[in-house]
Amino acid sequence: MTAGTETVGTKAAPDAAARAGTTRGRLVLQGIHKALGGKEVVRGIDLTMEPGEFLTLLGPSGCGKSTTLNMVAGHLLPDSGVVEVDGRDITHLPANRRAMGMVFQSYALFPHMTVAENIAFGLRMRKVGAAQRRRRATEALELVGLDGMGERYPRQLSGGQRQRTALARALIVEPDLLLLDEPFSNLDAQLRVRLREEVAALQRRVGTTTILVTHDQDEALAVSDRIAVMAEGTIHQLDAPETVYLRPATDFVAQFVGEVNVLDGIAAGAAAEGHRCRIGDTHLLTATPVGAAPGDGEAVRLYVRPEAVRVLAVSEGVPPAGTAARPGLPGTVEATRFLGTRIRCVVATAAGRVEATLPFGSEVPRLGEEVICAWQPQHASLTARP
Ligand SMILES: Nc1ncnc2c1ncn2[C@@H]1O[C@H](COP(=O)(O)OP(=O)(O)OP(=O)(O)O)[C@@H](O)[C@H]1O
Repeated sequence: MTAGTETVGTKAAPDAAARAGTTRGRLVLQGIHKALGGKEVVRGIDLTMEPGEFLTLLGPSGCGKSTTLNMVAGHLLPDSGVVEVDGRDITHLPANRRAMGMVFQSYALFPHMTVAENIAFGLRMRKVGAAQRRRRATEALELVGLDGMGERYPRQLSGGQRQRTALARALIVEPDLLLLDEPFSNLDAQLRVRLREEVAALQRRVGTTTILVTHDQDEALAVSDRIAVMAEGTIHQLDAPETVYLRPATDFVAQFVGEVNVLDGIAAGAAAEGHRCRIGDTHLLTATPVGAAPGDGEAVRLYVRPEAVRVLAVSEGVPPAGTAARPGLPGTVEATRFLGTRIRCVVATAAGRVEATLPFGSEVPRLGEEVICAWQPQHASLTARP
């Protein structure tokens, strides 16, 4: 997609601040641009985070996530734009004078220091006395589930324990913002899932405003209050995980966040439950517009996830009396595949193939059966066709 695309859903998560009674760490990024190696890699980022919010920058490698995070941290200076925390412009403030805690993929622990010394490092830099350092390091060790491991060295820890150490080191200074740059990428799949759940729970307990950078959709969906989906230096959509998943705003978001059915049609007016989209002469589908509602007759694109599609027997999909066009999309079952916990069903329709994922235990439609594909309007998004 292009630069200058209107970002959808820019309002902040309403309940994040209330969660832990947090009042610190309101971040505003305004018109941030940055070129590196002669190429503009961040192209106009606008973003507001409420105190206590957990926001994820999600996107493919090279889309500018880490560059954005590094401008928040103060490791990079934007070419233009403003970084503000709690109403204070910190754009030009050096990194060591910002109250940020950062965790990297590579742990970045000091190998010659014990775990407790690593954790207390930020306090030492701030000239906190030895007794208080020891007490707070012990508390931080407990916070991340490493009680009793303070005297070990990083080499004596597992990957997960090292990352917990890095997290404790970031949190001990009670930062305004916690910045996590792909912190789970070096861990094996099982541990990655466990640690991300722990980090999400810990964040909700301590309430530190947090930004996570990741290219992993599942991770973003699992832990975030909101997700900013990025591509080529811009934010394509900024919304709650459910909204990003069920109502993607652009082709890129739809394809990047999971499997999706893409159907092209013509806008046909608002309905009580959503907006109508006409496919051919006879089929009317309903979906929820993302951004401004399209004008009648405008070319539109509808996105619906396979999980949101229901496959109804024709008798179940009978239109209500008096309806001119039929709701739902009729078609013929072309393939069914048993996937263990789910069943995949492929239906050939006038608008192309529609894939549906049916829950385990569903009645499997027969090959060649005439069916109707339907969904709840709030589970499909309607956008202007690019
Ligand atoms: N110091 C640099 N000099 C030149 N180009 C750079 C520099 N650092 C990053 N880039 C380029 O800027 C673009 C954005 O990089 P960035 O690290 O922000 O992406 P990312 O989305 O975090 O990706 P990844 O997940 O791979 O780190 C990439 O094309 C990268 O090659």
